Formats: sequence, structure tokens, C-alpha cells
Amino acid sequence: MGVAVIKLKNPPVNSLSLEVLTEFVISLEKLENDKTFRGVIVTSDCPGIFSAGLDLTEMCGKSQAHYAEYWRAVQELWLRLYLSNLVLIAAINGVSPAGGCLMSLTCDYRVLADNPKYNMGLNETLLGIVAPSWFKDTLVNTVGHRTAERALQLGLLFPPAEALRVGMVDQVVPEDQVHSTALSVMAQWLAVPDHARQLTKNLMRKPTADRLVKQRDADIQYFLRFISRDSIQKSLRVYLDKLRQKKG
Ligand SMILES: CCCCC/C=C\CCCC/C=C/C(=O)SCCNC(=O)CCNC(=O)[C@H](O)C(C)(C)COP(=O)(O)OP(=O)(O)OC[C@H]1O[C@@H](n2cnc3c(N)ncnc32)[C@H](O)[C@@H]1OP(=O)(O)O
Repeated sequence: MGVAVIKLKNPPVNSLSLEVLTEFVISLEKLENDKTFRGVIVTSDCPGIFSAGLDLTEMCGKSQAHYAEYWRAVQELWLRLYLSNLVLIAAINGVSPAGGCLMSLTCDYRVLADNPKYNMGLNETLLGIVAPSWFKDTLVNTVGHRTAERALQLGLLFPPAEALRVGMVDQVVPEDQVHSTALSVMAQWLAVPDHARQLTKNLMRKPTADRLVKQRDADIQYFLRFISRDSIQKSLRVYLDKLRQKKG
């Protein structure tokens, strides 16, 4: 039925490095241009981890030019996924904080494995950083304003039952059924004529995407100013050190 699977593979935690973002956009573009494909299942090849989100090492101790290139790549992937003409289904087979969660929120449907460790949410505030307005918009469009407001301020990571309750995911299923469920949901979405579904998706999503498109460069400048602050760099270093020391 013309369904591709994109399996994220950047061990150990599928962080969204510049390289991963770039390759993801290229793969998606190829699938968009190949008319034999109508749908994509986005999943992970790293056991227990869907994606650890944006790669913190790309946002810490690097040059301004690097930050700008990185942020443009983050914007690009979000825009491509959010406005994709393909049916995108996230088969979430692991934990998905921050950018990992955002990536799944750009999909048309989310199936999450029922494992209490597989938390998801936009936890940026817990790192001492702030989810940009388009991250916030994506969450609001999924779970509504009040739930998003509380989740964003508190940096909440929702376990599966809670994620389902607030509407962050559409289905929670046993871990060994995530892929088969994604496939049967895909069949249902592909039964709808493409042109009607695509126009409807565009109608729903374009106003949100346009807000970023209209101010992409300003958004990059804002990111540069924010990420270059000493206090933010310090927060990120402390957070990364904590992650590294966990093992020791
Ligand atoms: C109003 C205007 C605002 C403007 C704002 C502008 C900008 C700021 C916005 C930026 C938005 C940010 C979005 C993000 O996505 S930030 C990333 C958030 N991610 C996380 O908080 C997850 C952190 N990771 C974990 O919690 C865990 O690693 C785990 C995913 C649960 C997996 O746990 P485990 O299997 O135990 O693995 P380890 O913790 O031992 O990690 C293995 C190695 O991987 C490194 N790691 C982990 N996460 C990341 C990451 N996101 N980026 C880079 N590296 C990561 C970890 O340090 C370990 O490294 P090591 O082997 O060298 O020790």
C-alpha cells in the first residue's frame, strides 16, 4: 500500500544531531517525491528510546554559525513533518522527551508502547530552557491550551496512561503490537482519498506553520541570543554533566 518506515538510528539515545536532522529531511523529501509512497511510519531502532530530543551537544559550547545552522535544520524538519502530504504515523517504542516528543506530535497519529518507562512530553523548563512558540503551538494543537500550559510550565513527562488521557497519543498498545497497530491505522487513513485528506490537513496546520515561515530568520536570531547566554550555557552544561554522571 505504499508505506515506508523511517527508523531513527543514532545510538545510544537517538538524539537529533545536525546529521540526523539533515538525513531525515532528505529521506522525507525523497518519499514525498516518489508517488509510490503515501504513508510513513516513524519509529526507532534504539531499544527503549524513541528519541532523546535535540542533541544538547549541538547547542552547547559551539560557534554562533553552528547554532544558526543547527536551528535552521530543526525548523526545517519540523516544517517538513508538520506539513507533509504523506500520512505520518508515529510508532513510539521508547521514551520521547522534548524534541523527541515534538517529532511525534507532528505526525497525524501516535501509537505508544505500554511501558511505564516510556514517558513523553516537552520537558524543556526542567533543563532551564524554554520551548519555542512553535513547539508550544504544536502541543496546544494536540492537547489543548490548559493541558499544554500546565505541561509546558512544569516540564511534565507523561507515562503512557496519562499521555493517552490528555490526548498526547491516540492509542497505547502492548509493546509487541506497536508496529502492527501503526500499520492497521495507516490502512484506515489511506482509505481516504489523498487530495481531500491533504487539503484538510493543510487547512488545519498551515496557519501554525505560517507563523514560523513568516519569521524564520527572526526565530533563528532569537535562538542565537537565547542559547548564547552564559546562564543558558551553564544550565545545559550542568544538565549534560548530570546525564553523564548518572553512570558513574
Ligand atoms: C521563548 C523563546 C525561547 C527560545 C528558545 C530557544 C531555544 C531553546 C529551545 C531548545 C529546545 C530543546 C529541545 C530538546 O529536545 S532539548 C533535549 C531534551 N532531552 C532530554 O532532556 C533527554 C535527556 N536524556 C535522558 O533523559 C536520557 O538520556 C534518556 C533519553 C532517558 C536515556 O537514558 P539512558 O538510556 O539511561 O541513557 P543515558 O542517560 O546514560 O545517556 C546515554 C548518553 O547519551 C547522552 N545524551 C542523552 N540525551 C542526550 C541529548 N538530548 N543530547 C545529547 N546527548 C544526550 C548522555 O549524556 C550519555 O552520554 P555519555 O555516554 O557520553 O555519558
